[in-house]
Amino acid sequence: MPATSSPDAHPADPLAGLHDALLAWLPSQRWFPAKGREVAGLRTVGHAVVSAPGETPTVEHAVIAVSFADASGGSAEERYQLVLGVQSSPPADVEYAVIGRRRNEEGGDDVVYDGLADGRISRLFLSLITENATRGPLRFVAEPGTEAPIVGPGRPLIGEQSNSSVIYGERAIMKLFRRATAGLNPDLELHRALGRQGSREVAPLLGAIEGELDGEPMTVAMLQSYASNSADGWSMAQASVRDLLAEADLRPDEVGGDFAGEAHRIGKTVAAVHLELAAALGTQPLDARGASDIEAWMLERLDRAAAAVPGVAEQRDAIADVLRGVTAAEPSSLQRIHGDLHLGQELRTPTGWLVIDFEGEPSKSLADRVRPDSPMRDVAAMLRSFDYAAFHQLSEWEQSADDPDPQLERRAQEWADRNRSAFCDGYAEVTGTDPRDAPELLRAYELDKAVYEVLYETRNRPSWVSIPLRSMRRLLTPAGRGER
Ligand SMILES: Nc1ncnc2c1ncn2[C@@H]1O[C@H](COP(=O)(O)OP(=O)(O)O)[C@@H](O)[C@H]1O
Ligand SMILES: O=P(O)(O)O[C@H]1O[C@H](CO)[C@@H](O[C@H]2O[C@H](CO)[C@@H](O)[C@H](O)[C@H]2O)[C@H](O)[C@H]1O
Repeated sequence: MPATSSPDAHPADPLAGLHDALLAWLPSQRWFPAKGREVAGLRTVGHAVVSAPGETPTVEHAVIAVSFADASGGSAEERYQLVLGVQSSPPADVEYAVIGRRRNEEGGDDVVYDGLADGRISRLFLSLITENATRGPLRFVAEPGTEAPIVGPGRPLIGEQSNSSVIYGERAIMKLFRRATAGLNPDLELHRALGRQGSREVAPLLGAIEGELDGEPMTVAMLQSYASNSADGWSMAQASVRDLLAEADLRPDEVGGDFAGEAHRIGKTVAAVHLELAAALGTQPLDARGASDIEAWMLERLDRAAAAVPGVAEQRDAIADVLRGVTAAEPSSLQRIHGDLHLGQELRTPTGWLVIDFEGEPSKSLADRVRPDSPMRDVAAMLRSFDYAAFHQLSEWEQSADDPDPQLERRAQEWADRNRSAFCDGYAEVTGTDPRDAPELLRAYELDKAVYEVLYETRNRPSWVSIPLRSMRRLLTPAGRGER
C-alpha cells in the first residue's frame, strides 16, 4: 500500500502540502530508524515559527507523527522533530537538503529544506541560546556559569548518528534530538547533573533548547563543548585489531597498537562516571524485589527477540536460565547509569577519555531509559563492545577469505579477553569493586545485551548479526562464564 498523508490532517496544518514530500524524504535520513517499515501516514502534531517577522530564511520547528502499517516492528506511531528552512530561493549549498515546495501566502512557491544544513539557521540558534531568548513555545537556555561560545554558523556533522548535530568552529556541538518525546531527555539531564558535579569525564554542557509536547516540557536540542582533536574508541580499537590480524603469529601485547592501556583508562573513566552519577542523583538498594523487576524486563525483551529471530528462539530457555542469575546475585545497588555504553560512545582527547550520548538504548521508552539500573549494565555493555571490535574484523576477514583460519579466531578472542580484563582492572581500581566478583550478574547483563544486539542488528545491519549471535552462544557455554 502506498504511503499517504493522514486523512485527519487539518486543513490549517502548515505542513499539509508537504506530507508526501516528507514521506519520500524521511527514509533517506540516517536518523530515521524505521527505514524498512511500511509507512501508513503522517500528521503534524506541533508547529512553531522560530524566526522573527522579516528574518530570512523563515525558520520553523515542527513535530510530525509517522504511523506505520505494521506495528510488529515497533510502535504503531513515532514522533520526530524537524527544523525547517523556508525561502523562495535558498542558497545553492542547501540544495542537497531540500525536502519539497510549499505554496506561500502570496500564491508563489517556497522551497522547504532541512534547516540544520543552513549555517544561517544554526547561527541563529546559537545566538538565541546565548541570549536566553524565547521564540514562540521554544526556550533557548544558556547553561548558567558557562562561557558563551563565539557565535557563528555551524557545519552539519556527517556520519553515523541517531540524531543530527552541527559543529561550531571546533568550539561547540549542538545536537537536535530527532525522536520527539515529552519529558527531559536523559542526555541533557545527565550531562547537566555531571557538569554540576564537576565531572571531567563528560564534555561541559553549554546550553539547551526546550519546547513542549502534549502540554509537557520536551528537550529539543543540547549544546555542549566540542572536543576537537579527539578520536572515538571504536575507531581506535579497530585499528588495534587490524594490526593484530595482520600479524597473526604475534600476541596482542606484542603487536603495535596494543589497546589494553586505553581499555584500562576507559575502565577508570566509566567507573568515575558511575561514582559521579551516584553522588549527583543517589542510589537505592538492588534487593530481591528490584532484582525480580530487572529479571522480568530481561525476560520480556528476550521473548520479543525470540519472536523475531529464530537463532534466539532456539536458545530461549537456556538464555532465560542465565538471565535469572540477576535474582540469584548478592544484593548490590541501583543508580542512574549511561544505559547504552559502547566504544563509539567514548572519545579519546589529548588529556583523557570523555563519555558521550547518555540517551540510553534508542528503542526503549523514556520511562525505561531513566529507570535506575545496576552499573553492571554499563560494564557488561563495554565488555560486549570489546567482543564486537575483535569479531567484527574477523567476520569481515572471513567473508573475504576462501579458507577461514582458526588461528585468527583465537587471536581475536585473545584481543577481546585482554581488553575486557584491562577494562575491569581499571574499573575496579576506581570503585574498589571488581565486576568479575559478581560473575552471574555480569553474565546475565552481558547476555541481555547480546540478545538486544541480535535484534538491533537484524533490523539495522543484518550482515553484522553473526557477531552478537556468536557471543550469545559463547555466553551459554561453561567456558564463556569466566572473565578472569
Ligand atoms: N562533545 C563532543 N566533542 C566532539 N565530538 C562529539 C562530541 N559529542 C559528540 N561528538 C561526535 O558526534 C557524534 C554523534 O554524537 P552522539 O552524541 O553519539 O549522537 P547520536 O545521539 O546522534 O548518536 C559522535 O560519534 C562524535 O563523533
Ligand atoms: O550509538 P547508539 O546510541 O545509536 O546505539 C545503537 O547503535 C550502536 C551501533 O552504532 C549499537 O552498538 C553495537 O555496535 C557497536 C559497533 O558499531 C558495538 O561497539 C556495540 O558493542 C554494539 O552494542 C548499540 O547497541 C545501539 O543501541
